[in-house]
Amino acid sequence: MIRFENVTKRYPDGTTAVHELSLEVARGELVTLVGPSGCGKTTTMKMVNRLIEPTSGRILLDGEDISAVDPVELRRRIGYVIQQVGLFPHKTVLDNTATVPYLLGWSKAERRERAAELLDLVGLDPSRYGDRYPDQLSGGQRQRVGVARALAADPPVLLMDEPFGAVDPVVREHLQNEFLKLQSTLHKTVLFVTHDIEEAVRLGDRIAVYGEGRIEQFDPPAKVLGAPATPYVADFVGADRGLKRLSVTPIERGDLEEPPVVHLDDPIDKARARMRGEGARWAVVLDDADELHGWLAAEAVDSPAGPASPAAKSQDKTSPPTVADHARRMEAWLPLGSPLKQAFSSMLQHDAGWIAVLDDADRFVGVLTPGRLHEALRRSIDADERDVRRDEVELETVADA
Ligand SMILES: Nc1ncnc2c1ncn2[C@@H]1O[C@H](COP(=O)(O)OP(=O)(O)OP(=O)(O)O)[C@@H](O)[C@H]1O
Repeated sequence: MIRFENVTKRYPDGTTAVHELSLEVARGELVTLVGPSGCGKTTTMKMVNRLIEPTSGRILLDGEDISAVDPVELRRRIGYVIQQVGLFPHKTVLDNTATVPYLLGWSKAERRERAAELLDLVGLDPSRYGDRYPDQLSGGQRQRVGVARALAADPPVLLMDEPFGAVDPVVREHLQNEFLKLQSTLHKTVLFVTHDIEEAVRLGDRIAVYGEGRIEQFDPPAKVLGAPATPYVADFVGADRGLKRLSVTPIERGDLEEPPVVHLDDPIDKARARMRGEGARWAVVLDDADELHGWLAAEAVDSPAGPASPAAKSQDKTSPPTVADHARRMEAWLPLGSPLKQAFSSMLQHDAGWIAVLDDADRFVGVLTPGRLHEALRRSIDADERDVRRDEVELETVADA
């Protein structure tokens, strides 16, 4: 959708801001450009909407060389959001949002309707905020208006230059999450500039890590964090990149341990035999609907006279004991595909040595333990380095590494 072919930008004073850049952003993809101050990110961005002209090379938008497109017409196809939002101070929020529809000659009613729809989309109630002026908004709200305005004419492409850079970290994370939600329904082709690696990792389908005027690595976040292409990238993403990588590595089926599974109404003898047979210290307990109930510790069932729950004491002595009498509840569970970081955090929060993992239909699939979590991380790094799927990495490789 956006394609840079050997693009160079040299400023009149001799500064080469961008050097022989080749990069392709696919339709519907969100690419983050990340790098230190002055490395050429903004220059790259502004060449796409022709605020800056390249010295050499070509930029294609949907296959068309943009140097042949009238800049004004070009900019209608490209939404632009910048850090200093640039709202008109004397215009209301509604009118600011409707700027492009106004330039496109839409009727007043159409403009107001579209602007209200977009304000709603970015989480601002138009009846409450529509008639305010920009200085009556918080920083985060102004950024939202900036995003709404950029989306007003429904452009296929969005350029975002540090759009959330001027707000505090809590608001920024909130805006990032909202934007990701929006993007998951709008599927715009987005080029997003940031100097913050955390932001680049959180938002990007792929990240282009810039050195001086050139790309050092262009890969999905997990790969940039797990297999930095150069020492420069390793340094830029930071020594804690393993930790950062936890947040972009999903739980897969192959990562899970499969402890014995018993049901609440199973006789305790059967459960005991099952656990002994598999040499397991505990089993996962499911209810009648095969949904997760909790777990059963081997110690609790090892001796028939072992400690029983209050439920067991109160029950009719004639009926044989069941798993339900000894099972403990387990609240720590996550769906498949959740980031490993969430699994780790859930283990800490519940003080649990494992968490249950469920599929889309809430069926139990397996458990993630700290050991398995570490293995998953190691295997995913290895998989990225060798360009194979994670489940193709032999565990021996991990143990030997
Ligand atoms: N008009 C200009 N004339 C000369 N040099 C310029 C001009 N604009 C930018 N530069 C230089 O080009 C280089 C790249 O600038 P650019 O603004 O693209 O970087 P950036 O990565 O976006 O930085 P930041 O994160 O600080 O915004 C810098 O060395 C900058 O000083």
